[in-house]
Amino acid sequence: MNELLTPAEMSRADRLTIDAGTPGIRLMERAGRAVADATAFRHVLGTRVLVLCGPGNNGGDGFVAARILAERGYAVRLALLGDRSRLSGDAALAAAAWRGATEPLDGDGVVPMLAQAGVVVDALFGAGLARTLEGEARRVVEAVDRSGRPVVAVDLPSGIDGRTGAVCGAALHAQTTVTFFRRKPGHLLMPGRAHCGTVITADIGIPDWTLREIGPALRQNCPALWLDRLPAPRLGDHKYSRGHALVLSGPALRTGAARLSAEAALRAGAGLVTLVAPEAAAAIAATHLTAVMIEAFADAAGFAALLADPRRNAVVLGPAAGVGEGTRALVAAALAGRAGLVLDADALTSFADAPETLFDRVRGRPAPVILTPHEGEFARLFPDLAERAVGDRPKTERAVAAARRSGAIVVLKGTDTVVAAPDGRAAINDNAPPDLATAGSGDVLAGIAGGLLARGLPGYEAAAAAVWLHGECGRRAGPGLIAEDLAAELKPVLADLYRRAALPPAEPPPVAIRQEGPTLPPRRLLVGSQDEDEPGGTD
Ligand SMILES: NC(=O)C1=CN([C@@H]2O[C@H](COP(=O)(O)OP(=O)(O)OC[C@H]3O[C@@H](n4cnc5c(N)ncnc54)[C@H](O)[C@@H]3O)[C@@H](O)[C@H]2O)[C@@H](O)CC1
Ligand SMILES: [K+]
Repeated sequence: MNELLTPAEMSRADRLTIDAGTPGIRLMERAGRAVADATAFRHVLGTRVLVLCGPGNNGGDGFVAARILAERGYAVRLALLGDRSRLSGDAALAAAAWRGATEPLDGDGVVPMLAQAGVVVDALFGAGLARTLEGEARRVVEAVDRSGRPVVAVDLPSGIDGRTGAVCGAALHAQTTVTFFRRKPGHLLMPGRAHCGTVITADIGIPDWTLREIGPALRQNCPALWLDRLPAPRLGDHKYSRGHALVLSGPALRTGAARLSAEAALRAGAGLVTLVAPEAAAAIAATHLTAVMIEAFADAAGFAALLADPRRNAVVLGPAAGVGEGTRALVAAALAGRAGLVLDADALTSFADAPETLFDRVRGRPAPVILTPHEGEFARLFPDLAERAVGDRPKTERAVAAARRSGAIVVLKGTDTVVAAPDGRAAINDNAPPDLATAGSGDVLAGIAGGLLARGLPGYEAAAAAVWLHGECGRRAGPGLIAEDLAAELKPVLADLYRRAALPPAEPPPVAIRQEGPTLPPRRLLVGSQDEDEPGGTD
């Protein structure tokens, strides 16, 4: 269920289902019913409903939802953008089955309609949004947003690009978004995610086999992607069998970042963690660390000697390491060895002038390398793929292009962190609370990734698991958290995961609608029922 479908892939899923014998109007009927259910769940009978329909099939879903809500006794007003005679296909069938008035929709006329409405169903544009909103369409969207009325969005909040999450000129903010079959990248990527509210994914009868035909590359980051690679500690394990991570410390007054990483690596399950530090820094770190060991080195050759033991199978470099030739030499020494690497912060910025010299050493290396840049560091290594350089190219594509170029797993951090592999796999993370935007948070993430590499996870799985665990730790630590709080939260988070992994696979839920997000209590949504009447029935 963690596949994400671009609008083009979703349209293919629709087409495959229709070609296999399910009429399009039946899919639309179920889609509209799911929207009606979600609206009725939140808004009691007596609430005045304003349904705003666009010229395509998103509008068709709106006509169905309007009809079903009216049948249930809601006072429903419906307004259509554009000429009714230009509706075609399933949308025309759905419109023909709507018995109420169809009012014209424009930026001025919608204002008094909004004043009377208790809830707005946004069926203006969904997967078919093809260009920047202008003219009346834009004025309507802006008027709805200004009104502050609660919005139930059909498929996507109008104005959000389902592939990229971008705002196309203007976009609504929904309280609830009802999408179909699988979520779209635009529900998870920013700023789209901030426009969606609670996302409900409704089953409209598209079979799972369509996914095999489509082969979507994008996933939501969740334990199903990597949990089988992260087994609970077993009887007979000893500390050496759980791996040994090394974490490079910065100079004497900058040891904190590496200490955060080292403790996180240990909590993530590495059997041993050693902080490796210049002499003066080692003495300072020693006053803070207990379970984490410490070793000092004098220069790059001394550092390389510390890596020679093959049991030292993971290295974290970068947090507060310092930018320049010294760090470059240490990174080169680590890349020459056989351990898995996490390169973060200063280890990335140190290669800003010559990123190819880094990538040349990464490509073809048998052990994994994980790069963990935020957008600023990413722009230094991949200036042509930076956010401001690429127009509407989504974060997922930028991260995959960077992974292919560098040969590394790329963790492009942010509210919507993307983990990408050189083979094209990519996952979008959506469990990180904004509280994680705090000093040292990235050091903890790098440490978790290093700890998981030490445990033997492959690079992509280690990176994706680290990002998800980091997010969960942030959620548990809650508002007011500081980076020091995070690693200890790995204990309950891992305990939950191991418990979950030990359980037999869950039965499918008894309802046909799944919801993501915090606001609605589970299980009370109405089921997309089997007795759809099909207006203008084509079968
Ligand atoms: N059989 C299907 O394909 C199904 C489709 N479904 C619904 O259909 C939607 C997709 O339908 P469509 O492909 O018709 O696309 P939409 O209905 O999202 O939008 C397409 C229409 O909007 C116009 N348009 C696009 N961008 C515009 C802009 N910036 N300004 C003004 N007009 C613009 C296009 O010219 C076209 O008329 C989904 O989001 C979903 O809600 C669901 O009913 C499930 C089944
Ligand atoms: K919409």
